[in-house]
Amino acid sequence: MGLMDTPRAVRARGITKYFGDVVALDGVDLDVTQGQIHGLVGPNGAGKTTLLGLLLGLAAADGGRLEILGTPVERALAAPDGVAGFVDAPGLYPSLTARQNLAALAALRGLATGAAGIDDVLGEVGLTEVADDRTRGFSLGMRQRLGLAAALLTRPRLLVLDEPSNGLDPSGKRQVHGVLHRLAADGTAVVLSSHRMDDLEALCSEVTILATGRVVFSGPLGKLAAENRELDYRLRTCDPRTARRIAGDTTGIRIVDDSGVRQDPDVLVVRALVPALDELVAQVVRSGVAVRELAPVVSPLEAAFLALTEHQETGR
Ligand SMILES: Nc1ncnc2c1ncn2[C@@H]1O[C@H](COP(=O)(O)OP(=O)(O)OP(=O)(O)O)[C@@H](O)[C@H]1O
Repeated sequence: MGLMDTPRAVRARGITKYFGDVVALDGVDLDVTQGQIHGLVGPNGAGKTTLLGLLLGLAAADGGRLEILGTPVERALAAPDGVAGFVDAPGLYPSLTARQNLAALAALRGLATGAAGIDDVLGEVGLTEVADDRTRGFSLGMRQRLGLAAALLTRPRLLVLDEPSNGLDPSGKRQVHGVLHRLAADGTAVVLSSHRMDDLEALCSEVTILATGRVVFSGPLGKLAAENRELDYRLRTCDPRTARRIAGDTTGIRIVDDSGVRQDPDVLVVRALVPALDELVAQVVRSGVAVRELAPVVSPLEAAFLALTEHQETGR
C-alpha cells in the first residue's frame, strides 16, 4: 500500500481557533493514521484540549480544513460517527454505579450492548471489583478508567483522550496502556494529550508538540530525541575533586554550577555533547578515578521538549 493510500483517521490543515482575542490554535496541521497512537504535548494553554475538542466535535474551527475518518467536518457536531472519548473529565452520573453508568450510556446512544459487553469493558479497564459501587466515591483514576470503558463500548475507530494517565496508579496505568495498545493493534487511531514524557514514550509512535497554538514539532519520538543538543549530565565518581579538575581541562565540557540545588558532593554536573562527554569519562577513568554513575539530568526527550517550547515562549 502506498503512502497515499494509508487510511487517515485525522487530517487537519491550517486549523485556527479563537476565544475572543486569544488565539488557541494558530494554523495547526495534524495527521493521524489508523492504528497510530498520537500524543499531543505542550505547556499549559498550548491548545491541546482545544484541538481534542475539535476532533470530538465539541466545537468548530474558525479556519482551516479538518477531515475525520475521511469525512470533512464543517461545523460542530455531536461526536462524528466512529469517534469516542472525552476532554476534561468523562460525564458520569454520581448516583449510579459504574455498571449502571455504562448501561445508561449504551441506552442513550442506542448501542446494542448487552450485560456481557459491559462486563467486558469493565474488565478491560480493571474496574470489575467496583462495578457495583456508585461513581460518586470514585477517585480521579477510577473516573478516567470508567470514561475509557464508556468510549470502548462504542467500538471507536478514533479515540480521543485528554490526559488519560492523570490520576492513575502504576497498575492502573499499565492496564490503560495495555488497552490503548490493543486498540491500536486492531486499527483504532488514538489521539491523547499528556504532560508526561515517560507516558508518551511508552504509548506513542508519533507526537505533536504545541506551543501557544502552533506546532513546533510533529513526527516520531525518536526523531525528537535524536536531535543533536547539549544535555546536562550527572557524573558520580569516587574522587569528585579530580573529576572536576579534569572536566575543567576537557574541551567541550562546561561545569554546571548547581551549588544552590544539590547536596550530593560526589556528583559533578556537566553540560556537553556526547563526544565531549565520552572524552571526559575516558580521561577520568584513565586517571584512576572510578565512575559510579552517569545519567542525563532530564531525559533527552524532555530536554528536546523544553528547548522547543521555551524558545517559543520567549519569542512571544
Ligand atoms: N472556553 C474558552 N474560553 C476562553 N478561552 C479559552 C477557552 N478554552 C481555552 N481557552 C484558551 O485557549 C488557550 C488554549 O487552551 P487549552 O485548554 O486548549 O490548552 P491546553 O494545552 O489544553 O492546556 P493545559 O495543558 O493547561 O490543559 C488558552 O489560552 C486558554 O486560556
